[in-house]
Amino acid sequence: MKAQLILENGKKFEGRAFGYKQESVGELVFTTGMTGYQEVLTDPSYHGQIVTFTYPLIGNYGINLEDIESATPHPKALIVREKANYPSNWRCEMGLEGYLKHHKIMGIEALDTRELTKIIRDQGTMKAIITLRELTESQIAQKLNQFNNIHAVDRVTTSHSYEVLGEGKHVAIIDFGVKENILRSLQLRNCKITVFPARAKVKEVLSINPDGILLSNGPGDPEDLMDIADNIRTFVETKPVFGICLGHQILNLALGGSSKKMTFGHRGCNHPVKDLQQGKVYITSQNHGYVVNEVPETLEITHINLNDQSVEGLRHRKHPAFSVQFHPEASPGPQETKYLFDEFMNAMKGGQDHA
Ligand SMILES: NC(=O)CC[C@H](N)C(=O)O
Repeated sequence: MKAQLILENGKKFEGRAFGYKQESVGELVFTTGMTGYQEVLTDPSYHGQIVTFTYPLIGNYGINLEDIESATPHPKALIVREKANYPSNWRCEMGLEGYLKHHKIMGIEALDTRELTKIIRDQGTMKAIITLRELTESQIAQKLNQFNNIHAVDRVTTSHSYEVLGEGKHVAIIDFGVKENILRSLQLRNCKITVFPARAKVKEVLSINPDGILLSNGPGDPEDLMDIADNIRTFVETKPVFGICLGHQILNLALGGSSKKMTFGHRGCNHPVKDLQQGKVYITSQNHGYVVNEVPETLEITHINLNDQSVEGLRHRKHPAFSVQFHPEASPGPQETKYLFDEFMNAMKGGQDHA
């Protein structure tokens, strides 16, 4: 079935619909990972976005239920050059198309994802519509106007707190749209975990007397969460804190910094980041459209992106609180920055690394 992709800048692409056939509107982004489509689809940080995969063949190893990052896929739609119809892998449990149908997400294939990516790269991420019918100019304008991704965190955070059993350090996760592999990374280190809704009261979080607090990744603009800045400041003053991606941006905002929207963001598995303390370069997994801009005096920059020099890591000068823009939990992508979970463990043991 023919489908159309309509960009906010007026450009239209024709392709073939697959998955669940329905019209959708979202923020058009691209991701460059050659594998990991399943982790991308189930990462709650993609909530509200239409994801273009630059790698030309997607779906070739199917879907398995072990590698998901949350219970359901989150993008509004996906765009691929070619969808693999005959997945082959010993872990494959279902095909991409069936998975998308089940979760009511539409895909579009057979369009020039290279040209599309160049447009996003030059003009920035923008709103777009995927549709199965001809829309008039006023229908297009109306649909684009109606779409926004405000308060996306409230749509993906847990509605009530829950516990994951463990024998070791007790970590409170503030769930802005947490990826499963953050939980798995802590479980691997024997942690007991309590996951709290994004807007949980400070008193509620501190009532479990956690050894540390992790501010998770999540979708949308970090400024949407300024109303919980007080909570974050209290956490920093009372417990070791580790922020990942959105958690990193919020930590900076809460302490007086600012953030800004990037032109097309960082989404992929090969972003070079320098750890300034170690003088080492790591290849990191990334997925973000906003970035830390000004950094307050109380924070020190610990990591930078070697492609565009943007801020990738921060550390509090006085308290054991630190954060990174990239994904130490990987999934998808390289796992070489998992040492940051060990640093968080060390901070929770009262270590001096981040004190
Ligand atoms: N992965 C994330 O946590 C993304 C953070 C934020 N929503 C951004 O796009 O910059």
